[in-house]
Amino acid sequence: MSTTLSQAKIAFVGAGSMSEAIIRGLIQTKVADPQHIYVMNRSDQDRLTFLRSEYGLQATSDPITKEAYLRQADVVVLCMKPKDVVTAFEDLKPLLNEDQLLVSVIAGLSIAKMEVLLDSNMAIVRTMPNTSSTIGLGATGMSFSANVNDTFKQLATQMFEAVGIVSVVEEEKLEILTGVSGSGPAYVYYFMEAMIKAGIEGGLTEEDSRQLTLQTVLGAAHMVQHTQEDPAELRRKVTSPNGATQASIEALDQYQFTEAVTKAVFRSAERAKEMGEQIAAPSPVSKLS
Ligand SMILES: NC(=O)C1=CN([C@@H]2O[C@H](COP(=O)(O)OP(=O)(O)OC[C@H]3O[C@@H](n4cnc5c(N)ncnc54)[C@H](O)[C@@H]3O)[C@@H](O)[C@H]2O)C=CC1
Ligand SMILES: O=C(O)[C@@H]1CCC=N1
Repeated sequence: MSTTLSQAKIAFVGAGSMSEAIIRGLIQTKVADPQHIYVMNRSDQDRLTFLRSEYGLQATSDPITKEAYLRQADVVVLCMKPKDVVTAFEDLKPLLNEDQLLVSVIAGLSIAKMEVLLDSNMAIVRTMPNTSSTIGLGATGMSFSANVNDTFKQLATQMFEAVGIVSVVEEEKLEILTGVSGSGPAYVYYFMEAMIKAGIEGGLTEEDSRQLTLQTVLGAAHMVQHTQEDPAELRRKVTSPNGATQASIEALDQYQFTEAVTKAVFRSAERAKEMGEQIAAPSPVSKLS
């Protein structure tokens, strides 16, 4: 198989937000050749037409063309929702082979369950990316099955490093990682929504409240990155004794801000695990998670 990403044929099964985030990142960074990117979904033709015209890639929902794409792919990336996994694997099983690399972005779906669903020992990389991959600022967690050789490890790492940072972790840590960085962008957006709303309630125009919130979040993230200081230390520098920020942090504490965020991270992890467990695999998988 092709050992570099620019030569590799990459097939994305599922044409939704996560596959577009990765594809866009790969193409914008010129790490992959759009002519070698194949995208397929169940039926949404408009979505495929959009992806084809936006990125110059190959896209289809036609079963015969899908089969051809899958058979010639070096890397097959699974990007469907957990509820669609069983049907998708039934269709994929006869078309995949052990020279290919299978990459999953599906929350909660364990490597062991994928091996049972495929009834194969093909090389599998289980990942948890996030949507910031769209602009090359993704954060991806990754674990390898026993059969992933060094070439495949390098290829998978290269693929996700093209769209952000990569942490290789033990598979059992992928759920908590989902709680931190997989779902994480949504917490930040939710926080921003609340800040914008409060600014408007206090009398700012919608435009001002939005721009000020955006620059504040951007500036704070860059401060952590550029100064390498601990967020707690940077917070201390904003917080004058008995000043406005101290009063506002006390208000957050009164509403159990830290506990709420901790609960959110753990609840995401728990839900990812639940979704994986709910994917029905043929016996003898009952012991697998
Ligand atoms: N959206 C996010 O922020 C993240 C999502 N993920 C994972 O990515 C996966 C996809 O999520 P989204 O992109 O948000 O979902 P989505 O609903 O936007 O896209 C799913 C796509 O899969 C297609 N599909 C379903 N069954 C199929 C089949 N049998 N064959 C071909 N295509 C099929 C659908 O037509 C749709 O295009 C999920 O498993 C999720 O856990 C992982 C990290 C972050
Ligand atoms: O909400 C979800 O299930 C997926 C996994 C992490 C982000 N989106």
